[in-house]
Amino acid sequence: METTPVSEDCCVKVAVHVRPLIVDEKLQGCNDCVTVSPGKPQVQIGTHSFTFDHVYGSTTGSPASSMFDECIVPLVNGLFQGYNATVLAYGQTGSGKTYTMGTGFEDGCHIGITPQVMNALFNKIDSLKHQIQFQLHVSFIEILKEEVHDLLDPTSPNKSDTASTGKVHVSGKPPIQIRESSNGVITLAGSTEVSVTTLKEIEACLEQGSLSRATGSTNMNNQSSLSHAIFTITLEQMPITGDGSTNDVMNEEYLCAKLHLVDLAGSERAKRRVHINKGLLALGNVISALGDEKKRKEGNHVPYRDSKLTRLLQDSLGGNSRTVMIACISLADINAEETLNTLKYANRARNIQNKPVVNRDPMSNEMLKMRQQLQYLQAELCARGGSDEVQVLKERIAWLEATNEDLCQKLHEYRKKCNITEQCEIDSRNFDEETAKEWEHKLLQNTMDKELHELNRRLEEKESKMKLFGGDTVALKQHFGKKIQELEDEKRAVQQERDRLLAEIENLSAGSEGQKQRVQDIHAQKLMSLEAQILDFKRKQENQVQVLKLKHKSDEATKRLQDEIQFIKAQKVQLQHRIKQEAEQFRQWKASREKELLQLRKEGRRNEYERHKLQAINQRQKMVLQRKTEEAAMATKRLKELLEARKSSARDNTGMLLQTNEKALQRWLEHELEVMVNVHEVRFEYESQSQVRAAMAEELAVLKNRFARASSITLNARMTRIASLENMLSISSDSLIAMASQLSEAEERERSLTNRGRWNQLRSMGDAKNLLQYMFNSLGDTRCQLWEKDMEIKEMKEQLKELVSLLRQSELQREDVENELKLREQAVAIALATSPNSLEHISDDMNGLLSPMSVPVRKQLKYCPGIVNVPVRELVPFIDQTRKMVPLSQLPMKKLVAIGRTGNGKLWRWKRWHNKWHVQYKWKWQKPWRLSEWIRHSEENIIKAKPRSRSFSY
Ligand SMILES: Nc1ncnc2c1ncn2[C@@H]1O[C@H](COP(=O)(O)OP(=O)(O)OP(=O)(O)O)[C@@H](O)[C@H]1O
Repeated sequence: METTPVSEDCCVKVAVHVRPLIVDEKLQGCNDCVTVSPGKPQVQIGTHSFTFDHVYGSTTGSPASSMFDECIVPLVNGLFQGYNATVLAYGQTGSGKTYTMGTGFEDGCHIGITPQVMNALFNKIDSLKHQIQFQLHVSFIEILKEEVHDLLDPTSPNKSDTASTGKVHVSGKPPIQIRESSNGVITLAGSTEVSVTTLKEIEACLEQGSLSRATGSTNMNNQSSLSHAIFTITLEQMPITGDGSTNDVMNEEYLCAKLHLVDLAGSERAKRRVHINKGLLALGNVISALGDEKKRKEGNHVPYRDSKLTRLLQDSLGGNSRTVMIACISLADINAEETLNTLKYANRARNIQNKPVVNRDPMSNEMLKMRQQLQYLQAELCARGGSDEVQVLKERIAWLEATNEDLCQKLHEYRKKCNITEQCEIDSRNFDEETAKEWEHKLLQNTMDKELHELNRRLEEKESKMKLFGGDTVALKQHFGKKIQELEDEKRAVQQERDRLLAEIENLSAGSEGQKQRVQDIHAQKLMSLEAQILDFKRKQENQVQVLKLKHKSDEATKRLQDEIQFIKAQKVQLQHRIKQEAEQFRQWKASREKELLQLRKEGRRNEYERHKLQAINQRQKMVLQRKTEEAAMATKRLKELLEARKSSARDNTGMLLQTNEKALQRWLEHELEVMVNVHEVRFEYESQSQVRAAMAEELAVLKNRFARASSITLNARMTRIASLENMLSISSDSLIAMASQLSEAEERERSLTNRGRWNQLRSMGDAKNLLQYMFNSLGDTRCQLWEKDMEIKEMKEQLKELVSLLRQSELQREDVENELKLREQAVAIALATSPNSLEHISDDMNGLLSPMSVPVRKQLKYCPGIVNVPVRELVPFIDQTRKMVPLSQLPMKKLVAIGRTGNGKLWRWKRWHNKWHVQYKWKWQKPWRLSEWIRHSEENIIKAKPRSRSFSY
């Protein structure tokens, strides 16, 4: 098989895939550290700016969905023309390589490049199967620690076995050998090549391989980030002749092309992981070596590890294939350094020139070349036709995405505001509730008062009516009865008078006519007046009867009125009861509310205290962070200066190096060492800043977590803390990005020095010897200083040990003394309660126990700073000269009783501290003991003191 080079070399295409912040990073409060220029394949990080072939992801980059069409489809099409192709995913761990490549293919998930490639391949094969016969093979290998493993090894346990046993897969096969043929071609001996005819079969291979990789990774501590995975698809094609057979004899247009889909190991700081990741180092070397192609052409020597593995990877990158590198990066500021490194590598990879070749029979070369040219021209034509429209659409998308981002930002701010307002509402809700309750109570009381007032008014009205009606109704009745009776009597008397007169008139017949007539007239007159009287009486009587009837009616009305009055009175009682009840309820509510308020006020005070405390913490942390950031900035600035000084001195002239003298070489060495130390310092600052940042982010996540909102911290305090943390995170973020930038520069410089040779400027053996002597001297000095420091540290450790043991002893002793004191106090209390005379026995038991003199003297520290070890003279103001040290056992019992508790309720006790005895006082209710007096003691006191009844054990 011959290969035909295409007319032009083509560079490795580099597409950057920006991964959005994942949940974990959001929880950590990460910020974006990368910006993508809208509509341009440009990426900015810190002060660095890079241009690539494509940039996908982020809000302003091209949508990731177009990556396949723009970058991979041309490679797939190239396969059918016989061009090898390679797609590499490069980037730090977790930056999305597996996601992008889709080599983590599981459960039929079709995200990523590999599944899409498989789909596109089979679609194309389907459309061409009547003209061309195809054969497809796949292999899937993993490169780990310079060993190549076969992920499609048929002897490995199947998926269900692995899942059920959970055991580490140990393949029956040894790792695959990397071989170099006599013509220098690197091959893998014995990797499994599976022949596939359907989409399902190829998918199964990908799934099996991914599963083997994942299983190994789970069982062997996340190896996926340490290993490269290469999924290779080999496409063989042979045209079908008119009679339906393949053109075997002529082999005219037999083509064979390979597509390597490479998911590289995590790129982070390859140097540090050299022992585990030589493969990546090799790749790094390949990239830098090939990336320095121009320099190589200019005559600079570009050494790189010429291992077979390097060559294998080099074949993928700088060989005869069309190569697309997807450089995966994370937006998160915590990954700034690695992101910058990835971008630098990726930028360098763009310089790699490949020579894609078609693997086919030379006979058909010319014909196909022409066909290809035609196709190319056609494609060109098509592309030109649509390019304006595409450009317009792209611009529109960019504009829409920018607008969207703007709106998202506004929404975020609005939500923030809403959050604050919501909290204010909650605060005022309590107040509102209270006011509403009081208002409701007042309203109810008012209504009930009005009701009562109305009842009273009605009652009064009824009662006054009642008065009107009734007065004394019985008396009235009697009065009328009597009146009627009197009228009756009078009527009767008048009737009797009339009867008597009538009788007299009849009797008059015996008398003279004249006399009779006169008497008759008189009697007639009398009779008339009597008749008139009788009539009058009758009328009066009738009137009286009428009045009596009325009276009866009024009695009924009175009765009704009385009932009404009773009813109103009952209502009034009920209402009064209700008013009382309601007032009592309100009073109780008010009391509990006041209690609550008191509590709240207490809490408020606590909150206020907490707020102050938090403010202080915030302030302090901010200051610490500021100091740390300033230190970091200083170190970073210094590093920058050093690196720049070196660059300019290197640029200035190499001539100066030629005339190097001893002093210049020494200065150079000092500078190199300073750079090294400075890099170390910046890295140290970077790592400690990262830790601080992580801790702050964690706290922020906890504070923002809605489940934690019911915590003891108040809303305001939480908001303040969140704001402060966000502020500090942003400061920290900027500082990290600045440091990452310089570290990346330093690393690059270091790599270039390693490649070019650090010692190239030593021109003679004399130079070397001089420099070696200088180095020997300065190393000697440094070692001596180190030895001195070591001694100092040792001595300080000894002192610390002594202090710790003393502390332990004194704590034990304190406990012991306290226990004994307690026992004594109990005994004294019991004795006092039973009989005062029994105190004497107790006094005997107290011998020496509480005496400070009975405790052995502690060893005096050699170097012990502080007040305790100052000369006694200086302690005079503290010492009560009048107080004499008397062993407690020699004190009379009455005094002894008074010892523990003074008359005014003060308590006191002995306390041994730093080889001195002290008296401590406190009020009975006070928590801590206060040291208020220093008591002197001397060796003689100790000797004089009685032996202790029991010894302390330390
Ligand atoms: N473009 C993306 N959009 C959304 N999520 C992504 C994207 N890229 C990666 N992720 C998510 O980020 C996480 C890490 O991605 P992935 O495992 O692909 O990283 P990696 O670079 O392959 O890591 P490693 O080197 O450890 O294998 C995964 O949870 C993945 O789903």
